[in-house]
Amino acid sequence: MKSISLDITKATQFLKPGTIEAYEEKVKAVQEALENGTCPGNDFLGWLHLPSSITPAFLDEVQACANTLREKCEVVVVAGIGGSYLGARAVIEALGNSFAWLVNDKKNPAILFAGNNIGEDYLAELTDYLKDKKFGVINISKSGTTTETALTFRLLKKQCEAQRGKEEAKDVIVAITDAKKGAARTCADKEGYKSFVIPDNVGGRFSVLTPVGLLPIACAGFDIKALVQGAADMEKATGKDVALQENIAAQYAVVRHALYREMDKKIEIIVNFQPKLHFIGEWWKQLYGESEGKDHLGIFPAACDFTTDLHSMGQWIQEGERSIFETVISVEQPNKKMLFPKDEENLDGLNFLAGKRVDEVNKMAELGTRLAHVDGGVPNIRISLPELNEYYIGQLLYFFEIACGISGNLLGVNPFNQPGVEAYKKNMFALLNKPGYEAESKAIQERLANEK
Ligand SMILES: O=P(O)(O)OC[C@H]1O[C@H](O)[C@H](O)[C@@H](O)[C@@H]1O
Repeated sequence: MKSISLDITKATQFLKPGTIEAYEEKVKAVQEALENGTCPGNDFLGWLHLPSSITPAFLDEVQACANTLREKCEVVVVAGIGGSYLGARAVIEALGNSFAWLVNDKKNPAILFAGNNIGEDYLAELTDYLKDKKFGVINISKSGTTTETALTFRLLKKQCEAQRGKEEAKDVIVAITDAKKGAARTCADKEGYKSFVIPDNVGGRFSVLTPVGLLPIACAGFDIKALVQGAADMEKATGKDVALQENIAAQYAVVRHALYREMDKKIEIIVNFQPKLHFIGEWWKQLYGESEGKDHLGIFPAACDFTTDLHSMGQWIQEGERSIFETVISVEQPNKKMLFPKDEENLDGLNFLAGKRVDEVNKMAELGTRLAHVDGGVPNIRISLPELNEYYIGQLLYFFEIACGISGNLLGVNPFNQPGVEAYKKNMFALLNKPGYEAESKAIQERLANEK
């Protein structure tokens, strides 16, 4: 079986010779600390051997639940935010038809995402769309208390029950949450919903290979066994005994760390040349942003879709402040084949492309961009996937997870917490007079009055 591959040569050329090799001992120590559970945040290492520990019976249970939703629903709404949403969306969009919601062939339910914003128009338009649809809901929240998701779920639950009756609604509402804590658990147990547990030791942004990602992905009609197999194979290929020279995840972690530490490259742009990979970039942003952005440290993770954004961000990347490097996710073979036609009149002057595959043009854009950006002082890392399928996406997800664990430890932060996310929530609850926030409400009102 082929594997995803990594090319760091166009990044290491910006570093002093021997820089990567000099990290060998440090990386080994980090790999051991992860394996032995002696690193910071060691109560959140459940993702490390997750792929290899998933049993066929468990995948069958997830698949059976997905099959029920697939049979009974035209639309499945996945309610979740952050780690409870981005992984599923990333995989479903990477593997699905770009126009899935328009060409609904009735073989698969349409998968919609909600609970990831508080847009009133969004929710009004969603609930309006669902009015005459047989829809189900997967309510995903590790804490079970996230406002965006809980607010959306309340609306969807009421609507589903009103449209299908309380009994039938029970068959098409599934909860994925903590085993014991949180409102989502209380509700699921009281209503008798099918539910799955998010293990305590798997943080949200590392949870795509738990039912958080697997159930929606299976609902969309994709092969979760192949996805998990890809991740398990990458787990093996990047394990603690795999030395830096052979370990592509460790190499990625080291090269980005060295660019940050030694070249002051403070921004990493994850780039795709396939619009389907947009949400892989969004998932990656959370993974690296929440893991590394703390203690006033951390590379800022940004994402671009090329060639689209070359026409908007290309100028900045080529000639703006030299604080960036690029990581390109390249797909070697497209799944479909399309040739440019010849045109007798050649009014658009494009006959030089006649007979070529669209992907050939895309690949030349990719190569041309790489050369131009490297010439412009932007180190370039490239991750290649042989093609877009469940197996290679599974590899990619685990590759980024383990690399993130290594990278965060090289940086010296706890990569598995996210204390900073609470600050806005505390203010929002205080402003909304949430019970239990009386003192904060008073303080924030006084502060706002003083600022007037
Ligand atoms: O799964 P939940 O508990 O609803 O959390 C959803 C997301 O929101 C939080 O605020 C965290 O910053 C994320 O790490 C998390 O993935």
